[in-house]
Amino acid sequence: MYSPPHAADSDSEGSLLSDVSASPPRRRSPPRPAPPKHRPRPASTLTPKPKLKPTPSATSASAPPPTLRAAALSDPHGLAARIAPGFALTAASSTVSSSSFRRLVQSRNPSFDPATAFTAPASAPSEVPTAAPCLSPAATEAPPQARPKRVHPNSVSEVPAAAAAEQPKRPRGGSEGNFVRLNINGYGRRRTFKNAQARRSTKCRSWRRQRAAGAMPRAQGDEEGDFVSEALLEREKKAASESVLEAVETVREDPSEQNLMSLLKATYGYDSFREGQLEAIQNVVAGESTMLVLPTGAGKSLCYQVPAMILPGLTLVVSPLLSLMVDQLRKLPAFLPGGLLASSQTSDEFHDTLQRLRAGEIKVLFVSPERFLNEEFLLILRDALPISLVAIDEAHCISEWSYNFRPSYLRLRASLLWRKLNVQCILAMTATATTQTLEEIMNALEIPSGNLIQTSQIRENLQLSISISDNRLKDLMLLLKSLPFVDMRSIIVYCKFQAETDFVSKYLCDNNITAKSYHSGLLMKNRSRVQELFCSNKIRVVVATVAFGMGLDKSDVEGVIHYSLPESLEEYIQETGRAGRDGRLSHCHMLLDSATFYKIRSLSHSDGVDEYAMSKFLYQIFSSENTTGCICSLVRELTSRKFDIKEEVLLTILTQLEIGDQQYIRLLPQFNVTCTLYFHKTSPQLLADKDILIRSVLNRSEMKDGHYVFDIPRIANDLKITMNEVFDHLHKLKFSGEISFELKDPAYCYVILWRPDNFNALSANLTKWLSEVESSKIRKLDAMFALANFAVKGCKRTGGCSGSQHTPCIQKKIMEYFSKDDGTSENDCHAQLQKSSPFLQADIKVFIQSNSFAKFTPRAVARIMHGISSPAFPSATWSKNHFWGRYVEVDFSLVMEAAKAELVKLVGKGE
Ligand SMILES: Nc1ncnc2c1ncn2[C@@H]1O[C@H](COP(=O)(O)OP(=O)(O)OP(=O)(O)O)[C@@H](O)[C@H]1O
Repeated sequence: MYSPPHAADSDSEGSLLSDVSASPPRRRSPPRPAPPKHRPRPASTLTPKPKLKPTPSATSASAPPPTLRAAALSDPHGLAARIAPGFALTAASSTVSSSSFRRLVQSRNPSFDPATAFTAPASAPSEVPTAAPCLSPAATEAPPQARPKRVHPNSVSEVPAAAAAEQPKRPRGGSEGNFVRLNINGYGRRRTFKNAQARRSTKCRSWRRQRAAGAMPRAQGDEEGDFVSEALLEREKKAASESVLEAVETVREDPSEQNLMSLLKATYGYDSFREGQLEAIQNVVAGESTMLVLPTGAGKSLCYQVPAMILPGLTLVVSPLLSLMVDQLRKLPAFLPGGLLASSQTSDEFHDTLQRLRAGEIKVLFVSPERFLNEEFLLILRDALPISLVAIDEAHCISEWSYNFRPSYLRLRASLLWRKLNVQCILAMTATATTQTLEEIMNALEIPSGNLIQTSQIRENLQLSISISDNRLKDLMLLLKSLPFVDMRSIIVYCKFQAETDFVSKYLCDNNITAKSYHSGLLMKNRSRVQELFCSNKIRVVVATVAFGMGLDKSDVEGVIHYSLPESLEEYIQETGRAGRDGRLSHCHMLLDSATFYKIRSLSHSDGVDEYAMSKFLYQIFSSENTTGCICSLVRELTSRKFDIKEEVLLTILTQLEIGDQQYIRLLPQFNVTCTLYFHKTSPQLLADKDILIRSVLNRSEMKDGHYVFDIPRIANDLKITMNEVFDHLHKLKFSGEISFELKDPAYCYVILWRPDNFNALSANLTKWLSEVESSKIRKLDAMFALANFAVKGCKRTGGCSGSQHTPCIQKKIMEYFSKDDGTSENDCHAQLQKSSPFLQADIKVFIQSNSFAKFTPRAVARIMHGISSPAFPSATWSKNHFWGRYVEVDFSLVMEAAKAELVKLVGKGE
């Protein structure tokens, strides 16, 4: 039987890039107040906040030393080598170039004496080392491979190997799904045919698909099943591409509405722009940075694709999810060659994309926000092509007040984009942002307040209903077997937890409803398979977490059912936004139960940090052995357990230290920092005589099972080189057969630029900020619950609401929510939580005494009482405890207070 899931099981974060970012209604749903049209916000609502002012030392420290920079510019291949050393070594000599490495070390250390260099303890380098590479562990360890054959720019091979290998085959003759869209672009890998018949039939299929999608004009008299000659096809293609070129040229000369419409027709076959598109495109083409808020499925992608055709330089698209990038790359029109750079790519793929970028063969480049950590990557980008446009998809991730905040997005500030990349224009896009979130995005990206294009965030073709459920499984079954859902071909059921999706889909299958589960815990290939089956209408129901959503562009999803309460109205809008993208009336139902609300509310406390833990963490970051300017590292898992702070939260804190008012650190890409070295040909001592790096390693290593284990940053600091240069050299030794090595311990790496004068004040500020972020998350959940509660209990069922159907009142509440400053309002959720329990204090006492071996903090005790897993107190161990999750319905802060009182008493007694 299904048991209640725990925090680690939730997909709310797992779905995000660790691995993944319409048409108008035909029939109107019940009447609702008219949505506001493009509504540039008055400047007063978007008061700019003080901008980041890095200290002079910070600025200079973050720039690479001139020598390396010059070398990088004059030797692009060398630069690439530092980005993707595994690949670069294919071209490198396989002999060990110890002398060139020695020269490199000596150039960085003029006083370097190889004979004595490693006898004394390392002193801090006088210069900040250059940025380390963006190098995935896979890339560092991968042996060089033959260059892959060139394939079409937007073909699937452009995506990371893991994803590419697992891309689904395109369904033939499926309905309009993203895979069909892919085919209309003619971007598939070139295929060889065994016979002419096969070739002809494939051509016909492809032709029909293109025609069906309106990408090409239909030939006169051509009926379904007609033979289409290759010559005709070629002529049509040529004519189409000539008309596109012509249309682009005309728009370049005069980007008038009429010319842009002709371009739209010639390129996409669409007859008109949708609301907000034309204005956004004209803004961008005129070089005006723009904030674009359009509903889900409204066609935001078009607003960067059209400018990408017109503008001379590169369009960079920043996207939070790998799967979203892959989908968007595949959907690019044929005349827009695209590429993708993600950390999970092999070095071959990475290098190939860079080559194409340098050769000017890429017009649209998709990148993850994490890429912007890498200074060398930024240099390559800046030098490859002028960047005409940076489009930031799901831009709400920039704001910590959004429902889906991502620390890596925090770095995407105008300061970085304008000044480091000479970007000419920024387009920020989202479907869901409150006023406060918008204000923050626009401030961060320096978008003028007049350049906000915003249409209603409400989709009018969605029928919204909610019902209370005491038995969600039974009610879900009933729902799926009754009208309107029983007649639907495509339905998504959203659950909060991964385990829940598996359990629910199995239950549905057992009851003769074909369903599959989808969540980020599944292998990529299984996820792709489920998506493919769903998009080709081979399965009717997908039971998914939030991981199945953003960017999913299947036009004929007719129903969305929320089995669990969404965490915010933004999430509700995103998820219901998967339905009715073809403009037809579609139905979205929510099953409401308060137990789920309490569970999710508890989990909202899993990111909080106590000031005590924060200050200990800060002392570790700036510990005395971490000298200013040196490369420092924090092994992620160890640090997370040590301070009982989740890894994402550690990264958030580090990012704040980098981008806050004072820049304390510069973050480097994440590396595996512990290296175990095995010697094969020459003895360690003999090799050390010839090789500076090996000598340093021998001085710095611990011996474990006869092998040398060392810390990469420490060696880099000793030699005053970058970690990437250490990896490069190790690779050279490896390819010469001298050594092999293994890497482990993924770590956050950084360089200290400025030590805090007042640790207490800094830790108090950071704790306060995190607690505000936590409260904002809870307020969002409360607002969602209050809305659902109002619909089922408070709504008088007038003005169009009836039975469980509440479209008008839900839409009204959504509009109110998005017009409020922080999107939330006072509601009675807090009042619904139990004030306390007579047994709470006594239970906490028993719990602490019976687990006296553990070092508890009040927060740790409260988490256990709320059933929240944390790094130091994981559910795997603690969920067996009698008290696990027992006080879910008592406000978290009350439980924490009670735990604090009990711990203080124990300390007083000296226990
Ligand atoms: N002017 C237009 N006319 C007709 N169809 C359009 C137009 N613009 C975009 N579309 C289609 O609308 C669909 C949705 O577009 P897109 O994926 O860009 O939406 P989106 O706004 O990014 O949605 P989401 O936020 O949900 O990801 C696509 O299939 C696209 O081809």
